[in-house]
Amino acid sequence: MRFPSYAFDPSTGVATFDYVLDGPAPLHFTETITLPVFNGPVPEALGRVLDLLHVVAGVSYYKVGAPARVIAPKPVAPEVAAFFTAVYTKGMAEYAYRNQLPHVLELSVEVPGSPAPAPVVDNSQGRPLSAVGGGKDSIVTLEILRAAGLDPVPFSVNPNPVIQNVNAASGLPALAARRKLDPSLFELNKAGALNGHIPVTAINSLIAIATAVWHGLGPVVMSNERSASDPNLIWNGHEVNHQWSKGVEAEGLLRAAVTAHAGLTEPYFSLLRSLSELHIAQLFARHTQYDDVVTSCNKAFKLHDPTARWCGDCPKCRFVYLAMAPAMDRDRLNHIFGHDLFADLSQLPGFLELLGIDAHKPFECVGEVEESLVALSMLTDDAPVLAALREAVPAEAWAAASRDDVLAPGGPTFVPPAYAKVLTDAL
Ligand SMILES: CC(=O)N[C@H]1[C@@H](OP(=O)(O)OP(=O)(O)OC[C@H]2O[C@@H](n3ccc(=O)[nH]c3=O)[C@H](O)[C@@H]2O)O[C@H](CO)[C@@H](O)[C@@H]1O[C@H](C)C(=O)N[C@@H](C)C(=O)N[C@@H](CCC(=O)O)C(=O)O
Ligand SMILES: Nc1ncnc2c1ncn2[C@@H]1O[C@H](COP(=O)(O)OP(=O)(O)OP(=O)(O)O)[C@@H](O)[C@H]1O
Repeated sequence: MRFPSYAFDPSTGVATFDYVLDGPAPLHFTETITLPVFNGPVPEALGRVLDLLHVVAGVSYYKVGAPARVIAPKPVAPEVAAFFTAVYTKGMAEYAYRNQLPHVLELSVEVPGSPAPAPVVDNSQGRPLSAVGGGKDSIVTLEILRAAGLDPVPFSVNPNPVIQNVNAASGLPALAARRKLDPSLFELNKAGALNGHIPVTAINSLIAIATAVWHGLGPVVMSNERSASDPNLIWNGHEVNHQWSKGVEAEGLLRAAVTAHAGLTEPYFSLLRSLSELHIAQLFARHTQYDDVVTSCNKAFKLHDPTARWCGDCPKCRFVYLAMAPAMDRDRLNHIFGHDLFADLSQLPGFLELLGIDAHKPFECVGEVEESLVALSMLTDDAPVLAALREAVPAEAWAAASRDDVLAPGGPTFVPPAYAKVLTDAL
């Protein structure tokens, strides 16, 4: 796979990124990303962030053929080479596992040497750009930053009606970028080309950083939780994590790559990294103004035929319903979801999966088994699904689930000290 060129037009904000999968019949792709235009100078660091985005956004096209070699277009520092390789291997691990392509996990992105170091850009004091995905986590971050007087700028890639409604509920003026995949990708998919999951957070994060750099803003603040770092399963000795690019390893690699290549002193971190999903759900419960709009169900974010809000029948809906349940009364919960999942016994197998009974953690954005067990232990009523779940959970599973462990902040983070204080004050 090669990356022949990219172009950027500051008058329109349009960046076009070209890709080639070589072979007897080479495949050419162009992705178009439109950044919100800033009427001011174009910093050198913006081009450098786009250098990184060019390679990382290539994963959508890599998956059509899983080529054995990926050859990056420009000299980059070792930190950047390590990030590229991790994105194409660990970020593509679910795709490799599902398609049984073990060579993907052994890939090393080839880079043509190392450049001179980038000039240092101290961006640490600027207004934070707060990535908004329409779900509970980014709402919690936005409200923590706002309450601390940090004047966050909400930002989204391809804001759909869910995200637009969340932004409207926040009352804060938001920035938006547009991302358009090469249409031939969908034709190839229809024709049966190799397909699968990609590390979309790495792409959205670099688009967010590019926007922050151009608009003279400070760090990009994400809302990726502690459990995003946990793998779903081990395959051929490799961890397979659906949420890899939301995890703490990816965060550290991305930060190091952006600092090495673009010189930013404080590019990016997740404010909520030390928190469990259960804890974040409790923080979300404080903010009723988003009840009519908040949506975490991934089906609402599909490119084609999205649902309007929660589908009410997927692992993410079940997990978030369970996580929010201890923090609010059932009427409010059912109002948010438009479904009463604890009354519907057809949901039982899906809840058992979340509780670690049968199968591995679903390939979805769901928390740890321990979080689901603790949430269940905090619910005392006898709704049909809850009663059935209590019966099914073995005694040793209850014993292993610690409410204190789940609700105490912990684990490695990259949150800078000033923001760590803001988080602590909010808990
Ligand atoms: C919305 C969703 O969950 N989509 C996943 C789903 O794709 P599906 O075919 O059902 O619908 P579309 O998302 O509309 O995709 C159509 C095709 O386009 C490909 N594609 C999409 C976006 C992109 O950036 N590049 C692409 O190549 C896609 O592969 C389809 O062929 O199933 C796919 C296969 O498993 C997933 O890859 C789709 O996931 C999206 C990329 C997506 O945005 N998913 C996030 C909601 C998501 O899973 N986030 C994770 C974090 C993952 C990470 O490491 O960053 C999470 O929240 O846990
Ligand atoms: N379209 C998007 N544009 C910008 N950032 C996004 C977008 N979608 C997700 N993100 C960010 O990526 C991270 C992971 O997304 P995720 O969907 O888990 O978060 P969320 O929508 O805030 O909450 P939830 O887990 O409840 O869905 C979050 O920091 C979120 O803000």
